[in-house]
Amino acid sequence: MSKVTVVGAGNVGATCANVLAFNEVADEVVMLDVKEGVSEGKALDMLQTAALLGFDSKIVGCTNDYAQTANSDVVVITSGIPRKPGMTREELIGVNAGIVKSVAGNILKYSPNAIIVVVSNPMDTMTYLAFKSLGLPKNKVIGMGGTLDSSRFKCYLSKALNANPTEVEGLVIGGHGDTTMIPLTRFASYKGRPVADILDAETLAKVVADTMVGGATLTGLLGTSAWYAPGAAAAYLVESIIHDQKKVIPCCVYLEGEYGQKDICIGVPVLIGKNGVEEIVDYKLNAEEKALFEKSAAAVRATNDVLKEINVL
Ligand SMILES: NC(=O)C1=CN([C@@H]2O[C@H](COP(=O)(O)OP(=O)(O)OC[C@H]3O[C@@H](n4cnc5c(N)ncnc54)[C@H](O)[C@@H]3O)[C@@H](O)[C@H]2O)C=CC1
Ligand SMILES: O=C([O-])CC(=O)C(=O)O
Repeated sequence: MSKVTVVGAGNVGATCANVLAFNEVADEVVMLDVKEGVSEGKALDMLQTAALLGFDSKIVGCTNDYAQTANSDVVVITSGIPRKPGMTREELIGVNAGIVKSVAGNILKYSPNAIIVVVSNPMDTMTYLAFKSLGLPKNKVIGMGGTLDSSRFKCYLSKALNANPTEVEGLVIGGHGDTTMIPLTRFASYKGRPVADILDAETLAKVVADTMVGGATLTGLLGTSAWYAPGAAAAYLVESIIHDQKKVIPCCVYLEGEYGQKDICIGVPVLIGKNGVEEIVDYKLNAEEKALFEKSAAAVRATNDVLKEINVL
């Protein structure tokens, strides 16, 4: 019996739960929210698609009742406010830090063995907060950002190449911020060919720029931040854990010297399996990529410092 809880049944959480159930990733999917009746309603609505779509995962919704989340294998934290057009993710820290810290503590009481996937923004800092405040081993706390950013990178690459996104490889490391993301163009390929051999430098630079502000672009269009790709990206990560797929996925994890960084959670390529973080994969970065990574880490650290200023860490 596998069980996944999604905390926050808003746009991202409900989409994630829906993808998990539809793909039968877990036997049971629990959604928990503070808004009375919302999780219950969304769970029932999703269950009423089962006969149409043909899945048999159990879906449960509850209002702040952590007992229902007991013994989850994986818990996805999406609770917190999203940004509005013109805002950065970092501006959400004041509200979301308190929410993430209290939710993570409640989760641990009922699911002491769970692997925690943090989605709430600013995600790198919320992952660091969850890791530091829960005291779990570092393989058990994973931030979801690079998974989504890499999918957006592949989307923009596929548009430039006029190709199918599933035939494009590409990964984004670094922080999950408008200026901290690092789409690794040198490692991106289409049908095994480096994309730099196919696209001109100007086109590739635009793909990188569009990827970095991918979330901001959608926030401008939607009036709130995106949810289809974020929810699917979180579910993709959960699937690699639950089904022990051992996919290499860019994720935000605690580093102790890897990629030249210590005491920080930031995006790097990670082998994800039933134990959560099973290996931090060492892509050999060149000098330019290393410099970008250092700059990105410095920016994430500056946001982490705010946790102390606001007394949540
Ligand atoms: N890491 C990533 O790649 C992404 C992160 N996000 C972030 O995910 C978060 C959620 O975004 P949306 O789903 O669009 O927001 P939303 O507003 O649609 O949903 C958030 C939900 O959290 C609930 N909530 C608030 N406090 C709670 C608590 N203490 N316990 C349980 N539930 C609580 C709210 O009632 C609401 O239903 C935001 O912080 C957003 O910035 C969004 C997209 C991608
Ligand atoms: O843009 C945002 O604020 C939400 C998010 O992290 C994303 O969609 O990448």
